[in-house]
Amino acid sequence: MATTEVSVSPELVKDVPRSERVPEPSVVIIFGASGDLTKRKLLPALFHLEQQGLLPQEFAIVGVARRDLKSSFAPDMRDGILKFGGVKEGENKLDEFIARISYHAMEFDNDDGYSKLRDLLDKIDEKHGKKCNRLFYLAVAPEYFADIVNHLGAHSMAQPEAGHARVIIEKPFGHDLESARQLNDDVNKVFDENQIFRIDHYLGKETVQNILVFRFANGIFEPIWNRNYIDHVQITAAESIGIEGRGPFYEKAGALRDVVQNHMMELLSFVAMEPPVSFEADAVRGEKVKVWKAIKPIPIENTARGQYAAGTVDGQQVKGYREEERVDPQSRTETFAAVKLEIENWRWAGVPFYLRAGKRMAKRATEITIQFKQPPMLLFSGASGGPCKEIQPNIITMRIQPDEGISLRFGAKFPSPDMTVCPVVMDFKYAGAFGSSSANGYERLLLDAMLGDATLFAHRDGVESTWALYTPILEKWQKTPPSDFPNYASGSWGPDCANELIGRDGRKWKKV
Ligand SMILES: NC(=O)C1=CN([C@@H]2O[C@H](COP(=O)(O)OP(=O)(O)OC[C@H]3O[C@@H](n4cnc5c(N)ncnc54)[C@H](OP(=O)(O)O)[C@@H]3O)[C@@H](O)[C@H]2O)C=CC1
Ligand SMILES: O=C1O[C@H](COP(=O)(O)O)[C@@H](O)[C@H](O)[C@H]1O
Repeated sequence: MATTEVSVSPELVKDVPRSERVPEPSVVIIFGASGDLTKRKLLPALFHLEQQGLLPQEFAIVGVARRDLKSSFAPDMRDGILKFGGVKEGENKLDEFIARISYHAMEFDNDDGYSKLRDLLDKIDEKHGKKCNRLFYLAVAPEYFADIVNHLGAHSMAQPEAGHARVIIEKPFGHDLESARQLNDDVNKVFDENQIFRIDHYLGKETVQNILVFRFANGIFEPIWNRNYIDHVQITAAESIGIEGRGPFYEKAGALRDVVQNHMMELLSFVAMEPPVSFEADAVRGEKVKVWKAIKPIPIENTARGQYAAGTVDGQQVKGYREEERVDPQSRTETFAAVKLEIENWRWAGVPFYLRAGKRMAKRATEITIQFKQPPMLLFSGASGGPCKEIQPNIITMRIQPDEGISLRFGAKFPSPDMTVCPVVMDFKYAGAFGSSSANGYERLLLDAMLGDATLFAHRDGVESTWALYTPILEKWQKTPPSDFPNYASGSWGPDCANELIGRDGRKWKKV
């Protein structure tokens, strides 16, 4: 298929400052500081903010975890920034940034640990000569969320006399509707809703925010963004990686809880929501919740699940899920999930949304495809043939990652004496147009949380409404364990049942 790339003149974007939003003096306190997330994502993201001059002069990071890491913590984080942050040794500001890091060892249930943490934070304020805002980041297993929040409240760290206290809570936010409600109640007892930042890093991705820009800043797309023109929507979140040593976590989670209930529902809400009156947190979050609440209860036959067997991914032989470390050899946990959703509102009635997510798929690709209805083809009957077998519908594809961009497929006349229509593609690529885009959402979200901007964070209503949709499915899956697991080979596109799910409607998953 012929492709034309859409580009932006480099002069246009060369010296554009990325942002001028610098937070007030702040301390970021990371619980779970010796963990995977902190090293791979959080510290590199904070350093990128430092490099862009987006951190305040008075800024510090306090890592909190169980092990007594003493002086090895800061050097370890330095290694992480070099390894995972795409940063080179000797890069400007690196040592200055590392000097802002300190470490506090404690058990999460130890009162004395919290008293000492408060003393440490007071000392940091003294050093800076002012009360700094405090951002507590809970990068810990979900069972600790409520306990840590309680202790912060009991030790007067939720409401310091001056400066703001805010808390970022990692996903998964609960494991079903009831536990999400309970967690919301627990956290709301200590922090006000405007202090709580429930993070979903997909919302920090440039390409995800660009869905709103694409829809609402361009006059040509929004008028056709509805049931009159759109045939159906597909959202794919395919990962080539497996569970990466996170056996105990994944055994309890599975694909539906891990990515569908949160990341994929966020993507869906941006595709389907009505224009908000502004980009203020309440306006955006309110429109998202309306979409989720308009989704019809999902019948079990509109779902499919799978688990990967051994296979070949990127030329490497990999083991099956049941052979992974710390996974039950008889595990029934799904590593793939697909659903068909129907949004019962004026814009979307009758337009199915098909979602699929899986680990150990043929390649890593998160994409949204909007397939349009075809016009009457009377004029072209018998006109296709030649190099193009049949006339294809228009498709807009939003590539969330990798190779971030957006493409539009349309029909063009194939040069010949006949009226032959061939599909061609106009393609916008972030990398070509703007230089590389920051695909790691944590950078933007950490900055927003320090600024107190909750637009890109989940609200209490939001998490509860997505759990309300998926809890009945999880319960039914639990009651009827799959008899065919593992049912897809690593390196494939998932189980047959997912093809049957979309095939029943006479459609196919789009090749990504
Ligand atoms: N890793 C990832 O890519 C992603 C993770 N998340 C979420 O982020 C959170 C953290 O994940 P991850 O970093 O992978 O987890 P890890 O298991 O790698 O890290 C857990 C951290 O918690 C600390 N810890 C555990 N128990 C205690 C305790 N009783 N007292 C004090 N410290 C304790 C550990 O300290 P010590 O080492 O000293 O034992 C460690 O620092 C989870 O909620 C996860 O779902 C979300 C998206 C992606
Ligand atoms: O939250 C999670 O997300 C990652 C995928 O994130 P991405 O930014 O790499 O797309 C997923 O691998 C992990 O299982 C899940 O917990």
